[in-house]
Amino acid sequence: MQKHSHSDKLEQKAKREQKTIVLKFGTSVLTQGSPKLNRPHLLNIVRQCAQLQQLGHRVVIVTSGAMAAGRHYLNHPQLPPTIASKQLLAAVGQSQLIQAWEQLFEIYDIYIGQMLLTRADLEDRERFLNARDTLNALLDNQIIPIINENDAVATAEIKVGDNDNLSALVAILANADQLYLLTDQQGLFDSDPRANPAAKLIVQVDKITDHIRSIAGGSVSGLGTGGMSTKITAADIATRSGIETIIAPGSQDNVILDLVQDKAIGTKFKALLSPLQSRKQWLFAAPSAGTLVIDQGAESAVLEKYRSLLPAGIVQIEGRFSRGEVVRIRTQQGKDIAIGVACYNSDALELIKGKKSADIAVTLGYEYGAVAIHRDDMVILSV
Ligand SMILES: Nc1ncnc2c1ncn2[C@@H]1O[C@H](COP(=O)(O)OP(=O)(O)O)[C@@H](O)[C@H]1O
Ligand SMILES: N[C@@H](CCC(=O)OP(=O)(O)O)C(=O)O
Repeated sequence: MQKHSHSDKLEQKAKREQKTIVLKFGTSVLTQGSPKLNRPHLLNIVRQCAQLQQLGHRVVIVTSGAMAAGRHYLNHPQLPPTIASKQLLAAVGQSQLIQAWEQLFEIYDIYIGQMLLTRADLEDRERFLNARDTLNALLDNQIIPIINENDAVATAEIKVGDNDNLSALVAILANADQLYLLTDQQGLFDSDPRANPAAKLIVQVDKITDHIRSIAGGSVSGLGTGGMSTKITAADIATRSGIETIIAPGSQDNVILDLVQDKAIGTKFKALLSPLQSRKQWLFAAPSAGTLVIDQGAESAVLEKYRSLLPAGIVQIEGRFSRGEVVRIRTQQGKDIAIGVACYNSDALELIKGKKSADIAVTLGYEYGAVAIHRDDMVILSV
């Protein structure tokens, strides 16, 4: 249906050289099984992340541990077993947690940026784009995003609920190549190794079957949320989006540096399709909410140079749509050449069409960046 263009190949090549990696650290790793954050181990992780950045990779951290840190900081208070108590611990602990990351990254002259997300931020298309813009702005400036669920305010309805699933959604947000779920076990075993010392490590999972789901149990340490079971759901979400996922031992020496060199550690879940295929699948499945008619210059920028579509090249807007909805890109001869996600709603595009990107902010009084449709959110239709 769609052609595999030269630009697709260029994009894939660039991706291989510079990976975007989401690293998820469970409470079990960050505390090393103790009741408090283990700063020497955090430093170990930070050293490896600094090295990944030196190698040109884009690093995103999803960190658990806020509740454990809060409980320790408040000296293990007796609290009623309510959601409000957990939120209290998270509110206190998150500040402890982020301070620890900040101080340790400072040793390597690396800035960090905190992002606290909920399911609502990731499911709504507009909020998704806003969160993605922030994440990309941090990464473009070599600032490491440190992400956790916004436990202090999130209610059950809008929560992801566990950081394994959160990290899979973050990996999609970051358009990541790989997701590492770092935990207190070597990987996924054929039964819980805490209960069965003879359990065997599964080195690779090509497809997540009901059998795989059935061998993944919960967390018994009292530290983690979800155990292996949520890691399997996370791997399922990520691999369906073209993101290879590895469950690996977060306390093993140099584990992160070894994983990035593709050493065989832990349990690898192969991506079911390429990120590009996944994006195409998603865009083709989404209903089209409108059409942008573009001029000749924009047509050649989109088709031949695989550039983003700028407002300057838009001559007409058809339909009413919100930021984040999928629209068609049409030539003045009436030919649909691409589809993509609109960065601005139709009313805003009506005002900025034909204008230079530098004029967006003055025209609208705000801006969501220079482009009308980003190339990462666009697929070319076969012509
Ligand atoms: N099949 C399995 N293989 C490995 N670990 C398992 C399995 N089933 C259950 N587990 C449990 O999952 C735990 C890891 O999950 P969890 O405690 O939530 O850690 P984290 O804080 O890293 O998310 C392990 O300590 C282990 O007891
Ligand atoms: N958001 C929570 C962690 C939730 C969670 O999934 O924990 P874990 O299973 O240790 O990764 C916190 O910061 O305490």
